[in-house]
Amino acid sequence: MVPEKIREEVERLRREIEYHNYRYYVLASPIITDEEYDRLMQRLIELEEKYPELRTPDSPTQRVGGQPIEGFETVEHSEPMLSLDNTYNEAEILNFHERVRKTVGDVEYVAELKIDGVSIALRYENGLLVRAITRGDGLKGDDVTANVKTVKSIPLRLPEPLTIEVRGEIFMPVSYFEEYNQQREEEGLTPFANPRNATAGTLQLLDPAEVSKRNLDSFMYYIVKPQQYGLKTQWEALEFLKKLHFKVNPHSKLCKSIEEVIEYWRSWSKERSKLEYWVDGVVVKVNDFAKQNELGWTAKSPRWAIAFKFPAQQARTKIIGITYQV
Ligand SMILES: CC(C)(CNC(=O)c1ccc(Oc2ccccc2)cc1)c1ccc2c(N)nc(N)nc2n1
Repeated sequence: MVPEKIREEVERLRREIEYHNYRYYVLASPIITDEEYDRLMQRLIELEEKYPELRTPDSPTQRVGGQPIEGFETVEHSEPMLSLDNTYNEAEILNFHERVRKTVGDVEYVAELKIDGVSIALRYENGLLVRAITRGDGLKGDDVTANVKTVKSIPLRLPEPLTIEVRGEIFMPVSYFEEYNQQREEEGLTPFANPRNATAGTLQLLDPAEVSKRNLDSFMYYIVKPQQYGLKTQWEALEFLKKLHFKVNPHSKLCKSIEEVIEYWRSWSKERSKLEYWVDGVVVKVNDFAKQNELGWTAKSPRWAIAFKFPAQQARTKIIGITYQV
């Protein structure tokens, strides 16, 4: 029997730790020291050890990874995870724009960086993360919930008890990718070709405790059936995702014209090596959901979104610390 006082302390600790998690891994602006955070976590681990029945799925102690699992269950998606058609140059993106204009007239676009990671679907029931599913073949994927719970920027509990499904990308930051590949080479293992493969390989591990050490991060960009939450545009959906404490890429841009989209693409094509993660293009989306629905989708991909790829980058060399005075 757990004394009421202890139950209350555990609940308070859980919310406090998740909030500091959010501040540190999503906002990158902690308000307590690492020592204070560790003390809170130690106290919670101690109480969960003493009263195991208090260890719930949303407990932050889950982030260090539970027991290894046998394998991955295949789960059907609530709606398909569509893929994107590709364009590679300005002429092709103008063709996309003409097709859109012919069907729905003038539109605003949202331009989002296309992160070179692994797509993931996250299902929350009453605010608790209950399922994380890989894209798979678009119609069904692997249940990787135990592994995804160790991704620090993904909330185990939402600030509101919502039942919602959100989708986005899980990726490995470049700085950790290089360090991790170095370590693999020292252990005589083959290094990963790119962070996307390293991320995919990590999510397929059967031991969440190992996954927890791989510094995976996330950006969410999609809400299933967004009109259910009164959202009318992609820009509103991104704002709503932030309000729910998800990590949302800070460089997305609301563009009033296709020229603005092209300017955004040109600029990030040059600036992308400054980012903490690999990007392979820009995703251009018609902003208004009613117009998205008018445009519809093919079996494979939406007619209202397209990937505007960057030129394939020469193998990214590690810039050793040489600074040239210019
Ligand atoms: C636009 C969409 C394809 C997501 N949208 C969907 O997957 C999707 C799925 C069913 C939809 O509607 C249907 C509902 C029921 C049946 C069929 C379609 C609509 C959109 C997509 C794909 C990859 C992206 C990526 N790598 N980065 C960013 N930043 N954005 C991305 N956006």
